[in-house]
Amino acid sequence: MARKFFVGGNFKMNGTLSSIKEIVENLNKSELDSNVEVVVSPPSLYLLPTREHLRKEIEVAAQNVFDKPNGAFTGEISVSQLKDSNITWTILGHSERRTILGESDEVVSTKTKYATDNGLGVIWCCGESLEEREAGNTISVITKQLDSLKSKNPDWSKIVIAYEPIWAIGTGKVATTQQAQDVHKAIRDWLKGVSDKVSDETRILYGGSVNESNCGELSKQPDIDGFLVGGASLKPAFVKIINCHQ
Ligand SMILES: O=C[C@H](O)COP(=O)(O)O
Repeated sequence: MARKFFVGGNFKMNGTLSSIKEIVENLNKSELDSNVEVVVSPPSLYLLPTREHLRKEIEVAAQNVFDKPNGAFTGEISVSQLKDSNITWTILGHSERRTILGESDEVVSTKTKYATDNGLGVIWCCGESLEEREAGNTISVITKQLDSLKSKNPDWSKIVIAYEPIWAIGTGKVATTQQAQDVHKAIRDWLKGVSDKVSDETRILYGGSVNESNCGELSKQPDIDGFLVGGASLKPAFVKIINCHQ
């Protein structure tokens, strides 16, 4: 089956009301490939204004969500609060939350299970460090992350996987098309262990220094179904990445 190409824009902790308004205006006026599913993820403070002003066919994602319905969890945001603002996706397990904020595989997997069970789409991130790659441990690291997720039996139909080699994030050092395809193929093969349907239907995104120059070649790879874009999603060239498939 043909998997719909998917492009996510992760603004991370960047932007102001005026700069994000500019991004929204640029996306609203641009011609976008209707065969591409687009999701943008501003900082939490700007989720609602982004949702209210952005063209409806582009969905909005949080960059994190908690795994309890409500309560005394200072600083956290719940699935129901996101859905209350028509936020339909969240990013989970981003390497910056795993390494800087100490989110374990268990925490990420529990959050993903809770979010998908409660109707939120999840862009679930995985990836290895440069040391792990140089030690030849890339696949074992990602397999461990995937095994943790599988142990929670999430709703795979609500999950998009983002493979983001940590050494390529924000460095300008994009993975080669072969490096990316090799890992995506390994993830696709691992997904067969869940079911053929999950393997066939789950989109696997590449993230890590994607820009308008390298997205075309990467998008031609059989197991690369889209991108999770950081820095370049803050720039007008983000539209070229969305349309790179054309
Ligand atoms: O979530 C996005 C990834 O961390 C990639 O970020 P980047 O495009 O700035 O390298």
